[in-house]
Amino acid sequence: MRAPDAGARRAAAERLAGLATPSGALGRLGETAVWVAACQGAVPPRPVERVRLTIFAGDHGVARHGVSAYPPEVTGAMVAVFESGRAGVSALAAAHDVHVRVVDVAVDSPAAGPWKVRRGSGAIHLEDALSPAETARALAVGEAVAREEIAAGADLMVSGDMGIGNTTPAAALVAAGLGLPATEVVGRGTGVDDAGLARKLEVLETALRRAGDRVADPVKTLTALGSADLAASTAYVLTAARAGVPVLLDGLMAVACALTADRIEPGVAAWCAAGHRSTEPAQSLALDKMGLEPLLDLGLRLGEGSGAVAAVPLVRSAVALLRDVALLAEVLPGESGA
Ligand SMILES: O=C(O)c1ccc[n+]([C@@H]2O[C@H](COP(=O)([O-])O)[C@@H](O)[C@H]2O)c1
Ligand SMILES: Cc1cc2nc[nH]c2cc1C
Repeated sequence: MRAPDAGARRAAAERLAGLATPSGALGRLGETAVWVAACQGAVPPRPVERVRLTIFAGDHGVARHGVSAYPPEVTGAMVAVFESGRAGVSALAAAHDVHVRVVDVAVDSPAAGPWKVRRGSGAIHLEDALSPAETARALAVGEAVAREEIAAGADLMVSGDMGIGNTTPAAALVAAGLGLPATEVVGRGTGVDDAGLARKLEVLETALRRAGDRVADPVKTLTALGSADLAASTAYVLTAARAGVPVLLDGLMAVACALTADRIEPGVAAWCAAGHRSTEPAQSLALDKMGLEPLLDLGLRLGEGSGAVAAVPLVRSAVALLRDVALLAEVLPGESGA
């Protein structure tokens, strides 16, 4: 994995230090602008115009086992809402000029489609999520979708998710990637009560036990503990990073997949920024491991890519600052900064 451009990073940091602002005054916005410049290999960075979100949708066998506050039928219903442009993320995307696309990888509906791998993924405490061949197909789907987004000219890519029950396999991916027990990664997802949380913990513990030492291998982890939509999302971020297109991460599912992609090919994390902090503990743990600090912390737990899309104006603001602010040396000749 090629790293973002170190020379551009240095030059961008130098330009940031020379702006007509007190040293360090732009805080995280300054750091974000430097990250964009390094990813683009351009100083000042180009405006981040074309932001493209892909929502990977799929159902999860565990959703029939009391781990979610909502029934699995919501997944397919929400796919239709994304298509009608009236979901939570649709409103944010419209406000911030983000292109949205939804890909049905594994919704449990008879709807066929070019990206459908199967109808729902396996209940991970009872069986593998996928066969190895399905994992390979799902990875190929994520790669193909990402290639289309890159060909469409994406300056910044975002992955979103829709799938009742998906916080259980996503937490399992984080447990596997970080070598943590279920107790540390489990969260309330859509808002399960204490009984639901206890069931979810049991499902996670059983699933991790069932996967055994396969957790040491990221692709085998996707087969045993993931799902078709999470595998596709993993390949999407991996493909973006390989192509040198920066990725803005959303909540638990996007981050669990980025972590898995970084395990498949170390160095993916350098192409990622964190849009927001989810309420899910596993998301924060995975972000820490990847060395990423979220731009927003709003208590969001919607998914769909919403937290990342909400952070897009901050990325654009960061780039505008590094592009458009005068240098202190221009306004105060002889002054090179502190
Ligand atoms: O993005 C997050 O961190 C996040 C946290 C909690 C819930 N969600 C969304 O809620 C659904 C999964 O929650 P659950 O309780 O059914 O596992 C799925 O459609 C996600 O997009 C998303
Ligand atoms: C209504 C609804 C919308 C969602 N969007 C992402 N996850 C979701 C879960 C539910 C239940």
